[in-house]
Amino acid sequence: MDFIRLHHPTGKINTTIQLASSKSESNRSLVINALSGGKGTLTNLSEARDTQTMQRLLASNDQIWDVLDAGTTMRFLTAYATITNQDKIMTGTARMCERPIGLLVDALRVLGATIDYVKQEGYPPIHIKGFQFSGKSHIQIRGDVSSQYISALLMIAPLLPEGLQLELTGVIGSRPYIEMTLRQMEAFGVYHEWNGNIIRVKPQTYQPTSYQVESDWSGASYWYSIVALAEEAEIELLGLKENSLQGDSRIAEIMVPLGVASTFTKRGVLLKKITAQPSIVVDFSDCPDLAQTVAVCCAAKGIEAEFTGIESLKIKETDRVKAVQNELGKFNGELIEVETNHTYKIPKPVLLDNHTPVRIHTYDDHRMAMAFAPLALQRETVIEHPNVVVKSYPGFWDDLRKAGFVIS
Ligand SMILES: O=C(O)C1=C[C@@H](OP(=O)(O)O)[C@@H](O)[C@H](O)C1
Ligand SMILES: C=C(OP(=O)(O)O)C(=O)O
Repeated sequence: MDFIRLHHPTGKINTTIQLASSKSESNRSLVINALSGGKGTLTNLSEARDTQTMQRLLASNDQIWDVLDAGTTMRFLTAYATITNQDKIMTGTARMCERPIGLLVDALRVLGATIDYVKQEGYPPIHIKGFQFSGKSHIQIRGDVSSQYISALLMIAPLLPEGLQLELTGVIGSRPYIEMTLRQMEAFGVYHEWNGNIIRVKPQTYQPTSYQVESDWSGASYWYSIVALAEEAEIELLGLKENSLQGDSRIAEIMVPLGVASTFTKRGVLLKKITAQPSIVVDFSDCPDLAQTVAVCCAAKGIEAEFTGIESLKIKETDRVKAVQNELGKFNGELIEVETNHTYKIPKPVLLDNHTPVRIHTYDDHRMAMAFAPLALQRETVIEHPNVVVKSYPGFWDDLRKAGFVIS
């Protein structure tokens, strides 16, 4: 389907949503379970394409592993294929082949991997030819490009003959994702020490475990934006926990000044409208996947914003900074880079009147489609290539229909 048209006839929403499950937790549990011998029981696994791809490839004997556009699948399986000493060609979509992997390849080579670049140095496709332990167990890796390299190395660390001392250098971005990895490793009986900038994992054996994946806080963010933009709203999101492994649970706190209060219930979280503030300041270093949601919500509500920590957005499914800048512009919103200090500002916009529809291009990025969908509470919104949502939240449009959005 090339595009869909969305609007909400009343702007009033009262519903309960069984939220999709987390692809980040799912993909870690699949890799760790495979490293534990595959005998654990994983429940509530995500139906996201990224997770289906992970499952399909873990079960595949093909030499070519095509991860499509799944970053975690590319990075985690690169480490997995290395430690299991497989001969694999890792590839993906054209965009995946523009997303860097050099830091992970360098680290695996120090440990003893033989990996060649098939086309361009530093980028997929890569050819993993095998692994022979080099005798080194202390490696350094920059923390400011992608935490997925660090998670990938940590998950294989207990299987290395001498374990791993991973020294993180510079600024650490997406840190909660590293913590999520370590906590999921603990759930499978593998322990670590994290002192200063060094994470140590001794040689250990993963224990087969029953593991239940939580609902997806990144997916929850779109519902927060819906509540913020609706005229009246009360939405219960099922399957979320107050003490979550996911850093994106910070959305509950970020959205308070945008006019959304959260109350944890026995089954999830209840979102209600409260009075919004005129401006907000947010550092997204720990939760980059929330930036698009919050940017669109601020621009649409006319809330001034100052954002930091969004550098990593440039190397995700698309250059998300440029994509958001382009699409906000369609209703007179702006995201302006303040050149000197990596700060971005959303000024108070003079928005187009509500009768003017907008057409949003989605750049093969699920989060562009989902972050802009709540705009349909203000004006008719056309979303191009709506099927992009299958990467993380295949039931997104059905859930929106349940909340009264009319989609044609
Ligand atoms: O480890 C993970 O599950 C993820 C880590 C983050 O990536 P970076 O570490 O590259 O920021 C995040 O953006 C991505 O959606 C999922
Ligand atoms: C960046 C994302 O995913 P990945 O890096 O795993 O492709 C995302 O889901 O927003």
